[in-house]
Amino acid sequence: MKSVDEHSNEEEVATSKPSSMRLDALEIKLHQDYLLRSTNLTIAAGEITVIVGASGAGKSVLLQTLAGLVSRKGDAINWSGEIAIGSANERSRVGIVFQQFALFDELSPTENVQFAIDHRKDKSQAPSSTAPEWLGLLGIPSRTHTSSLSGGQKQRLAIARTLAGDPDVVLYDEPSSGLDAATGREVAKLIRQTHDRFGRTSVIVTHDYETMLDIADHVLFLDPKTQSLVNIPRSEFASVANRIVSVSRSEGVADSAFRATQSWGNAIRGLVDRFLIQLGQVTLTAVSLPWTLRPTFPTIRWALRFFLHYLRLVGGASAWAYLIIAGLIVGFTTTYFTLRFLPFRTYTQPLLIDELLASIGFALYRVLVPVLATVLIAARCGAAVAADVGVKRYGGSIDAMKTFQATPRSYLLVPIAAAFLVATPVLETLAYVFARMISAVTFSMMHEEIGVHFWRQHFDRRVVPYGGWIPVGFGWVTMKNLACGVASGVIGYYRGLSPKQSARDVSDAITSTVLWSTLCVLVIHFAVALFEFKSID
Ligand SMILES: Nc1ncnc2c1ncn2[C@@H]1O[C@H](COP(=O)(O)OP(=O)(O)OP(=O)(O)O)[C@@H](O)[C@H]1O
Repeated sequence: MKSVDEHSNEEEVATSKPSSMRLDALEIKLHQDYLLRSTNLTIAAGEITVIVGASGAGKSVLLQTLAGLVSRKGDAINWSGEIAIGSANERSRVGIVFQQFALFDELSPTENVQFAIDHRKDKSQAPSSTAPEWLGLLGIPSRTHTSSLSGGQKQRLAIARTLAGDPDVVLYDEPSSGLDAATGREVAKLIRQTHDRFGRTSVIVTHDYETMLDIADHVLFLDPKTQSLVNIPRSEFASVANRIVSVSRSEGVADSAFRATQSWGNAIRGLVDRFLIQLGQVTLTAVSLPWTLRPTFPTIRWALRFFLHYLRLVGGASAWAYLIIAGLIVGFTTTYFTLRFLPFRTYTQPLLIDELLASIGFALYRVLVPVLATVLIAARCGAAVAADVGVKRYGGSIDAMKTFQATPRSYLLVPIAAAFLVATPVLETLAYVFARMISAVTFSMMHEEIGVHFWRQHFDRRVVPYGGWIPVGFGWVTMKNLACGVASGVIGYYRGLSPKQSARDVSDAITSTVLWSTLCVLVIHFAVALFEFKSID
């Protein structure tokens, strides 16, 4: 396939008729401050509109609102009015090339584009190009890992991925930010070339007006004084530089919001509110899980891809090492210290040893290993999930998924819950197998004269009586494992998914996941124990 540069000299090969974007009474507020007052305008179909404005004017918020990524009533930002694309009865799609690219790092460059192709707007139509063709077209290496691509290559991949999703409108967020002047001009040229080749409606927000004005068909100035989008005619493009003055946004709002959190009463109320909201979210998720679990993946391949990613994260090699060591510690300590510190050992041991072994076997199987294993899984695996989802949230990949109509619940929460459902019982069983093994070894070393056969006969007596196969209480143990695993996954997911403004927010999400998920696991064990052991003599 020819590169975009070669195509630029040929006739246009736009695949479908471009759509305009209409803003009706669009109004955006940051707390009580207007970023944009009631705005009615149409963004021209098939042309490049550049929205310029000073740093802090609200360009990125506007772009995210146009992309459908901002809820109407958010904590800080809310908006009203309508954003319409094309004719009213058409299904429309907005693609966005994010400032930080928001690529899916765990996928290869080819898979990044394949994801977009598989989630393209109209799946009844054959895709215009294959993933390798897209990479060839934009000059992106296919064998380099996505996270190892250069800044320019990531930018190209982000553009290829957005276009491969077949959007009606392509939004570019500060495409030249962080690039030197020459590379910025190259990016601008690339946008113009891909725009001419694919004929979409393009909107670029930037404060780098010098680079982007060259490729603009229209320029809108986001005026922070009037909070409106002012159309700048071509003859006045040169005046843009004079209009851009840095915005110092209403400190009053930020300050009062900040001060509000400083009084103890408000801080405690805020904490309780947050706790209740999170509790509500977790409960709602648990109740709606069967509905969420319905398959929404376009192909089984993506369901498997995400499931395997989380299965590796939750049940990977380091988790095995953790659980094996935990099993060895708890198996050894319960066996050795119970027998070693028996009061009047010489007299009592011959009388009690068989009962003691049965109790150790029972306690390890029904309580000690399940509690220890699920607490460790909650801490290690919950934290791993919170980190994974948190980085996706902070890096913008979750927003990128949403632009392909891939909802985080289906693509992250379901695979996470499934991974915990599979991995928790396996890891807990692993810990139990090693606890059991070390108990046998410890007993044999302490009582060579009695032998391991005696140990086996009594250790399993309360767990698998009468030589049966299924342990008594298997249902309870499995239920506790599954409940603790899913709760840890859900907590990790929600903590990771909460808004992230900085890397510190990601680390806070990891810490709070460890706290909440271990606490939740202990509560589950306590609550289940009230019923589980009611009828045991
Ligand atoms: N999620 C958010 N929560 C609270 N405030 C926000 C949020 N996102 C943006 N803001 C605030 O909204 C204002 C506009 O931010 P925005 O990022 O849109 O500016 P911008 O014009 O894109 O600036 P720049 O060119 O520097 O990126 C800023 O004061 C910013 O602090």
